[in-house]
Amino acid sequence: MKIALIGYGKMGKMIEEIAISRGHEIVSIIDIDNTADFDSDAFRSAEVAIEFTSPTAAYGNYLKAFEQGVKVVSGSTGWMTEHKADVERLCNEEGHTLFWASNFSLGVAIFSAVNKKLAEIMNRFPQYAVSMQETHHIHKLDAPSGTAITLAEQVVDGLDRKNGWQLGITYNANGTKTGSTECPDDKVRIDAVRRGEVPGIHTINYDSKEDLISITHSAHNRRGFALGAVLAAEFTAEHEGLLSTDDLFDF
Ligand SMILES: NC(=O)C1=CN([C@@H]2O[C@H](COP(=O)(O)OP(=O)(O)OC[C@H]3O[C@@H](n4cnc5c(N)ncnc54)[C@H](OP(=O)(O)O)[C@@H]3O)[C@@H](O)[C@H]2O)C=CC1
Ligand SMILES: O=C(O)C1=N[C@H](C(=O)O)C[C@H](O)C1
Repeated sequence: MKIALIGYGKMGKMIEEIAISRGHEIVSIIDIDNTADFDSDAFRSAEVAIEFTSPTAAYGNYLKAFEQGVKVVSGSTGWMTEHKADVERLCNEEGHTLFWASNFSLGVAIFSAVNKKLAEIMNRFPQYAVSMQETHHIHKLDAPSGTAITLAEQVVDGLDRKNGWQLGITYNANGTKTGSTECPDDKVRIDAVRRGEVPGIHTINYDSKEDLISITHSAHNRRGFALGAVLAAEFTAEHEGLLSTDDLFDF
């Protein structure tokens, strides 16, 4: 399959390696210094463009790819609050195709299934207070992580006593602590830690006076994300509309 890459950083390079190893051809690579290449025959020849850039660049890149009639798979995080409604309209009403996931790894898909089930169980046990923590490398631009937001939304959907999430304490790259542990009872608190080169750790805690139940997903490297993005591209070539990992990993 012909694939274009938008964003040639840590993820773009790993996706290139995995896509080639699975027999795909990279027909166009667009990074920050050659964005004019969206308007090229090479880019237009792609069946799917895989986009991993930044919170501020992602939405504009979707529009540029759609303008060229190219489907998009994207893992960029941090743009949803501002542009979710527009993306839903573009895909559900205007015929464009975007496969977006805050986390493409199989491990997080499995972890999400456990998270949803645990949240439902906890409706019967109000003595357990839920909170979350995510830890990522110091280069990460957004907090909380996209994965943490998705996991928190799953908790909110399943657990009747919560109706939203709130960013709690943030430990930034030089160890400075900002934010607060103060959090309304009806919100899930998410703490965010920025440390070294950590690829991504997400923990959900249910704490009571007697014990603590914790579930953690810890990525050892970025290969799981990159493989998931290539699998999503293979799926997207055959499907239309707004797609997600729920469509890909059928739990
Ligand atoms: N969903 C998932 O499974 C995962 C999601 N992510 C998310 O993916 C995104 C990228 O992550 P990562 O690869 O680690 O980040 P990097 O910073 O390593 O790479 C991003 C690349 O995009 C380039 N870029 C920035 N703006 C544009 C633009 N307008 N057009 C084209 N290219 C641009 C950057 O160039 P320059 O460096 O010159 O600015 C850089 O080369 C982040 O939002 C991250 O949160 C990451 C891992 C997994
Ligand atoms: O920026 C990253 O690195 C990651 N971003 C995604 C997120 O915000 O959840 C996925 C993964 O955790 C790595």
